[in-house]
Amino acid sequence: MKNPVRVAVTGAAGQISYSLLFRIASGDMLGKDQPVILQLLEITPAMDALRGVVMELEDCAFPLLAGVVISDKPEEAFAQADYALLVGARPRGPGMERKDLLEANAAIFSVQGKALNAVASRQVKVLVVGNPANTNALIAQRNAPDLDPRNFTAMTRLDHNRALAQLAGKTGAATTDIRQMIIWGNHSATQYPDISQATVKGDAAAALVPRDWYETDFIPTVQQRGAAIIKARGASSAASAAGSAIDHIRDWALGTPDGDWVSMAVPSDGSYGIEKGLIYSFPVTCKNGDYTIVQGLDIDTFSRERMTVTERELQEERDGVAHLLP
Ligand SMILES: NC(=O)c1ccc[n+]([C@@H]2O[C@H](COP(=O)([O-])OP(=O)(O)OC[C@H]3O[C@@H](n4cnc5c(N)ncnc54)[C@H](O)[C@@H]3O)[C@@H](O)[C@H]2O)c1
Ligand SMILES: O=C(O)C[C@H](O)C(=O)O
Repeated sequence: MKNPVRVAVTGAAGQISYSLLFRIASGDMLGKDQPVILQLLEITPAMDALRGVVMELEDCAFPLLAGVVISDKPEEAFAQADYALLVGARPRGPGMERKDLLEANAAIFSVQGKALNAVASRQVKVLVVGNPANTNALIAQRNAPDLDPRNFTAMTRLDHNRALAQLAGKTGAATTDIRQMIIWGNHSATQYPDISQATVKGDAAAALVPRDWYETDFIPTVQQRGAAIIKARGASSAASAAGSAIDHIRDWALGTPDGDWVSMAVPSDGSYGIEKGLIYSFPVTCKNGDYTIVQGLDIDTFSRERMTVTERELQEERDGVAHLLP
């Protein structure tokens, strides 16, 4: 049996965590041979609710669950953490844009970045789910100067999976028939879901669907899917967000399949002309616990315009939280 790894999760009594924690503990994220210790962070008023979640975790008798720690102090929850899933933040309600959350949530990620810097494993892999996820990841990263800045990522896998589902529905294919989908940029309504490289059963996706559907239906549907779920459910996506967080960490830790890639928001290294340092979603392959931005893709004018719009939004968000970026 492998040694247990430490997985810290914030917002552990919230909606997303109510799905996420049970899937981590069952081995869906790190493999069926990898024991885990869950280190759960909540705000003080939610600690009773969190105790109830822990009772349910115990009652599942998961063979891989090697321990559970709960705390309302980031320095305790992040101690020696190998993975940190930063979920805890206020979700948006009906009619709100993600940028409305910037002020409300940014301070949380400054505090948590400092705590990770102080006590987490030096190799900790960080996934930010709490919105606005890309800019929150930037805030956490910049407040953790002793950790590898490349290990701070944000979640656009949900958008990637949404794009797979929409294209599969339109073409009558299975999501597993589709390769090389891309989400560029911000996890927001400016994101650019790009099918120009995608294939369905080996055929170019762009040739299988009408251009008009792609531009006026597919792109806005994927961009607005979070809002559509909030309108329908009265609460933001939870089980699907948890599923995508599992997918993001699993592929980062265990690797992407040959011949395919996934979308992750990672610190830009200047690839495709995107400003260095922004946490921007790119197509990436993963191997040996590391990711590599896919290089050499052709970018046409249509794509470039959309990649720039979402880059500008990230620059504006970053400038809006300059006081939290040491
Ligand atoms: N990136 C994505 O694709 C994606 C998808 C869905 C939701 N989200 C975002 O994820 C976040 C969580 O969503 P949810 O539905 O679970 O919300 P929720 O309100 O059900 O749960 C959030 C939890 O975080 C806790 N929390 C707040 N501040 C905290 C802090 N400083 N430290 C620790 N915990 C704290 C709250 O007490 C609450 O229990 C929201 O910001 C939401 O917008 C992101
Ligand atoms: O859209 C939201 O605010 C929630 C989440 O980010 C989503 O995409 O479902």
